[in-house]
Amino acid sequence: MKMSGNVWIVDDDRSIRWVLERALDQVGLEIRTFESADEVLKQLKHGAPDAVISDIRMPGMDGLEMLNIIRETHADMPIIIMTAHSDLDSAVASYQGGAFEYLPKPFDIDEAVALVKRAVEHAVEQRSEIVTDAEVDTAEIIGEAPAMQEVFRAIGRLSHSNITVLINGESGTGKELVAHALHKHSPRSSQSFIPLNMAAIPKDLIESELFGHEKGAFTGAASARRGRFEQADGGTLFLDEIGDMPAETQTRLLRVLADGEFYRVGGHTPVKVDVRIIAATHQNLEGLVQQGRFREDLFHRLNVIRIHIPTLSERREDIARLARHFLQRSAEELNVEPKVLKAETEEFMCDLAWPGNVRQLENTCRWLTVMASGREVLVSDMPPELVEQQGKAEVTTSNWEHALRNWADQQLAAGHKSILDSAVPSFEKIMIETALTHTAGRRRDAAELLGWGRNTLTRKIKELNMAIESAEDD
Ligand SMILES: Nc1ncnc2c1ncn2[C@@H]1O[C@H](COP(=O)(O)OP(=O)(O)OP(=O)(O)O)[C@@H](O)[C@H]1O
Repeated sequence: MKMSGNVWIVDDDRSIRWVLERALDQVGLEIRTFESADEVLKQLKHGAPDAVISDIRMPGMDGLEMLNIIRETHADMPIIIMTAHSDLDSAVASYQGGAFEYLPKPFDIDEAVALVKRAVEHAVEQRSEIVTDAEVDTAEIIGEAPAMQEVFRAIGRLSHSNITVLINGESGTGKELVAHALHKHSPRSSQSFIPLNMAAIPKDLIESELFGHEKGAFTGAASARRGRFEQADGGTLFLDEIGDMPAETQTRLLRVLADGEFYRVGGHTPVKVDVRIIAATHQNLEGLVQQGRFREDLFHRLNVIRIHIPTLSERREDIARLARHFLQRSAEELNVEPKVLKAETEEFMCDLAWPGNVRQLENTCRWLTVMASGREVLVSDMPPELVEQQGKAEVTTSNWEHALRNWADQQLAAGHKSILDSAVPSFEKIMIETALTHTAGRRRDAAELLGWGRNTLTRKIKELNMAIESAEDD
């Protein structure tokens, strides 16, 4: 659909200007292009466009600086910030500067066009929006991978709203961290963020935990207690593992969300609260609804905006940075010098499956900080279960070759000589033991698996002093 409006494109990269200009021209917009922020500011004195789409990093004045200057005179003008520099801070900073959207480079041209169209369409509405001064301190969320950029974009987009959000993602992917960031960048940032994990509380205590109780409401309730809802009043309540919420609590929660008030357990006076709900789950809530285990009406109330957090294996680009970050943090916690990953170790880590996601990576880095012998972390320093897990998941030849190379490196660095004397027997032992495991101890079959004759295998077992009994049918 064609539309009308004026849009300025600001980028020092000629090809980007060209691509955008062509695409936006096709939808009917009137376009002007600029190579630098200074040119834009000059032109602005003669009239303003409906929207600006600008790069951040440009020679001379950068995009964010320009944004700040434009804001002084054109507070309501929507601006789209494009940047390859992809951390959350710049996304949010651009919002707090009054920007309309954040577009990480490289971008999809259709997506860019859709954004610009929306900016122009909403230019008028946008004028009435006042962006709050939320605290910018989310450098802790690491994510350069495109899958994480989506998440950051959502955080930025929601930064002036109090809307209910449902976060989906496997355990350890960072759901709580994202929930916290949503809170920190919301108009409620100065109020409390109260997290509560449904899976971690005994079922019969969930209601009193959420809604509080009056004195004597049940055995053990020696005094009245405020629940999490009251603690979160004015702020955000983060309900983690919402899929584990018992049916009765779901019903109560639904009522609170509808009425904005509830009764403490054993209480008779309604308590009014203003709480933003952010819920999270690693489960498929639609599936739970279909199985009758989660109330459909509650699901719809929570599922207003959904943010999906990718698994760590869906953002392998981030593994090395995350690992460096966690090694640094563990070192600070333990007051030791930070460990450094050797290139092979980093590569090895990037290839792992990480079923426990970021939390598993974090724990591994803590383990390495304590356990790795040298300052440089070798593949052989990795926790054995990870090496094994890798073995089971997808043993690529390169992994054990990496490990072997590191081992040899370490041995030689330690001044050992004739290292094949110990390496070759170890190698053969491992091959023999594994083959025998596969054949339930039958040597004839194991020899075949190894590509040796039966006698060679017997001789090797003897030479290597391996304590292996012959299976009965051998
Ligand atoms: N992108 C990230 N950058 C830095 N640290 C991260 C990132 N994602 C997760 N972490 C860290 O990993 C750990 C696990 O994250 P978090 O507790 O938010 O995961 P979760 O998805 O809520 O897990 P669960 O579902 O098991 O409760 C935390 O210590 C968190 O600080």
